[in-house]
Amino acid sequence: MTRPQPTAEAIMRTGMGFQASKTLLSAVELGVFTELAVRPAGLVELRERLGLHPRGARDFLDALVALGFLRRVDDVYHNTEETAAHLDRAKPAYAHSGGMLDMANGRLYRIWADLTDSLRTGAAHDESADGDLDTYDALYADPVRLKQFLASMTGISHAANTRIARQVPWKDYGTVADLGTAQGDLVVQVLLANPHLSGIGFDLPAAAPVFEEYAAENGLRDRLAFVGGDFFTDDFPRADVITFGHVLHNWDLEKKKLLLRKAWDALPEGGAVIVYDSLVDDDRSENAFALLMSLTMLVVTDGGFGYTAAECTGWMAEAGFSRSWSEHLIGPDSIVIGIK
Ligand SMILES: C[S@@+](CC[C@H](N)C(=O)[O-])C[C@H]1O[C@@H](n2cnc3c(N)ncnc32)[C@H](O)[C@@H]1O
Repeated sequence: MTRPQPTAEAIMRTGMGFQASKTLLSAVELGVFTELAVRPAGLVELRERLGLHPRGARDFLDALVALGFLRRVDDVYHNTEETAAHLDRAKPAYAHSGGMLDMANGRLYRIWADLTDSLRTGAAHDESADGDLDTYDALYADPVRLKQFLASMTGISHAANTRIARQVPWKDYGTVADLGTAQGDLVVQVLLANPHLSGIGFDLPAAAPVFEEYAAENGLRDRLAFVGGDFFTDDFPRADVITFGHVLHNWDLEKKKLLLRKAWDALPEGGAVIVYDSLVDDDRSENAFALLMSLTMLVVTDGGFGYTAAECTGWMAEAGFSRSWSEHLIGPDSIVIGIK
């Protein structure tokens, strides 16, 4: 199928898209939407409440109006319905949208500036680039970045997690272990929707306090436990279902296959491995989000890359899974399920 070619205008819009992106990210960082949720305001009052210099304030706020993220009525700025719901730090949904944008602003935006170099050298430009620590140890060395990163994972995964909690036939299983669980939103949503299940979140030990706080907030302390460890060197916890959410894309081919083999070893006969990621479409031409996510893996990890459902079912077959298939979840995300 031939698709319409981008017009000259569309080429420029994408080429200059970083301006709109950074304007929105700075607005979240400065708390524009949080302040306007407290009280709509005119230019002078809002500028003072946000601590902005007069030179850029008006253009900044009016750019947000022109981009559709604010409304201005009789010289008073207001949130839109959507920005009020998702980008006000006092609202629960902030964790799912604003949290991701905080991480994009604090981390990915700068790392992506070195994309050209990563394309030439194959080397990442994340926190591990200047030292001996690996990506996660370097990222988690700072407690503020640790919490921001783990919470942002909830942001990027929450919609898919709530789908998985309903789409998979959980009634057939009693236990689930989520490997690389971060804050634990996948296993939390699965347990909330399926009261007969108990679960384990497995991640590097540094993630424990953030996971445990989230499990407690969701009233799941009695059915959900954290296990700290390294999934490459430690045994996997035993469970009927083992899940990997946005984990396989972080690693090179050998490590992806190792994780699937270890899942097979830890599962009982009939148990299931569930992998989910933004899967690249089989023709590698449609799912731009997934392909861009794969480039994010280039700039933030040592060997990670995105993959297609066909590649993943092939690795599952190699690991010993007797059958496997993929299902679309929501937006760019799909799951691949393998049965032992
Ligand atoms: C990209 S995040 C995905 C988080 C979550 N599953 C989701 O979908 O939002 C990858 C997770 O794997 C964890 N991780 C990385 N290396 C690990 C290791 N060697 N052992 C255990 N967990 C690890 C990280 O701490 C992080 O929480």
